Amino acid sequence: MAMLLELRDVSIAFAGRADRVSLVADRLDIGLRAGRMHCVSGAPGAGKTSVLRVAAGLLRPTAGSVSWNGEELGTLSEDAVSGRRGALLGYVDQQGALIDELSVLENVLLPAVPRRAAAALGPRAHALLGELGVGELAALRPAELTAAERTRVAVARSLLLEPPLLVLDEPTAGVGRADADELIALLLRLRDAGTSILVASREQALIDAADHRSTLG
Ligand SMILES: Nc1ncnc2c1ncn2[C@@H]1O[C@H](COP(=O)(O)OP(=O)(O)OP(=O)(O)O)[C@@H](O)[C@H]1O
Repeated sequence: MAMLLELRDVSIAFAGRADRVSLVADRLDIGLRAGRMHCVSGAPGAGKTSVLRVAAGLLRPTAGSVSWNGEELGTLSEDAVSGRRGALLGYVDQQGALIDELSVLENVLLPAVPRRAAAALGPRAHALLGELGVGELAALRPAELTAAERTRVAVARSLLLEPPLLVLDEPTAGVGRADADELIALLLRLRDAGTSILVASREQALIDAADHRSTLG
């Protein structure tokens, strides 16, 4: 069976200052099956976010290929990649990227808006917030939440449309020890329930908890 996500021989280079090229990933291979967690680690600036963006089809690699369910993204149009991305993955970026003007519940329902499914998915959004331990925060604004709570809300939002793959960029950054441990336990529960997880992190407990790992730099 094809891998849910596969990066093969992926290199990512950016044009740097003074005509220098910086290589942030060098012939990287990642293969992710259902119910597995892969952690990408590395020092600040090593290229973790860039690898996640390439895996999520948001950035084309300089060399190598990315496939989703055996389908190589390089053979698809941008529109086709966008369409498949919506069904394949939920992306939780570094700051959680919640919209301040909306309530927590409205933020969680955002992925349903283009599908005109927000009303129908209201009960699921409430249930997800409850499962993630932030059910009582539904009516608050993101600014009223702690960093760990914002991450939980962003995870709830990424799970709304039941994607098989969750991509998270440093979910425990800026979060205290106890909250970080709870977030890691939460990710392990999601993985054990069958969700595949690609996570960037420098948190040793999360690196250790992953089934597979890549270190950049
Ligand atoms: N679009 C871009 N154009 C040019 N350089 C970029 C671009 N995106 C990232 N970079 C550079 O690539 C390097 C890796 O950045 P990236 O954000 O992927 O690293 P990171 O490991 O996620 O960092 P952090 O731990 O600080 O979040 C950095 O030097 C960054 O400045």
